[in-house]
Amino acid sequence: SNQLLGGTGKSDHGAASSHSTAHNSKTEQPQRFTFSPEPTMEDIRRMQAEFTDERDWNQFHQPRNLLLAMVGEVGEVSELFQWRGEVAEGLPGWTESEREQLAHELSDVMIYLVELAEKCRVDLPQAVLRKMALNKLKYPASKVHGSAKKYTEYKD
Ligand SMILES: Nc1ccn([C@H]2C[C@H](O)[C@@H](COP(=O)(O)OP(=O)(O)OP(=O)(O)O)O2)c(=O)n1
Repeated sequence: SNQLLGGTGKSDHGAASSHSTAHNSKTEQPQRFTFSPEPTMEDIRRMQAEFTDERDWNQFHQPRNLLLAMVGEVGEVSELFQWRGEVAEGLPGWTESEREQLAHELSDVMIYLVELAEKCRVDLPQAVLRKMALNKLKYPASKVHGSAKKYTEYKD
């Protein structure tokens, strides 16, 4: 678990402060990475709703269109990884410009996902909690530790 690693007490919100050293020089442990607490999913929903309202774009933002837009943005994320071979955690060797492009494309996916959930009346943060509870039931840590088999392959 990521939370057990590091131990510097410092967190990395992905800002430029961690540019050249993705590892602590003494321990070679991966540096702890966490998100900023804000904006929340509800903040993102509200900001995108304002963006859409101000442009009179709700007429285009039906669920199906938002889904297609989101999948298109997933494709743009894929383009950044295409033909590179395997990419290690932390994206060693990627330029700042490539990292910023990735941040943009992942954000586009997130923005459309949040608006899609809103337009489908899915309370996304609560739905994530419910789904993660189900995942824990389906994949008890004691049973599946270190194995990536799908749940249908376990015969306790
Ligand atoms: N009808 C639209 C068009 C755009 N956006 C917002 C949500 C996305 O965050 C971003 C998507 O903009 P683009 O369609 O211009 O896509 P890109 O920013 O990826 O540009 P490009 O396709 O040129 O890479 O803008 C939106 O909400 N509704």
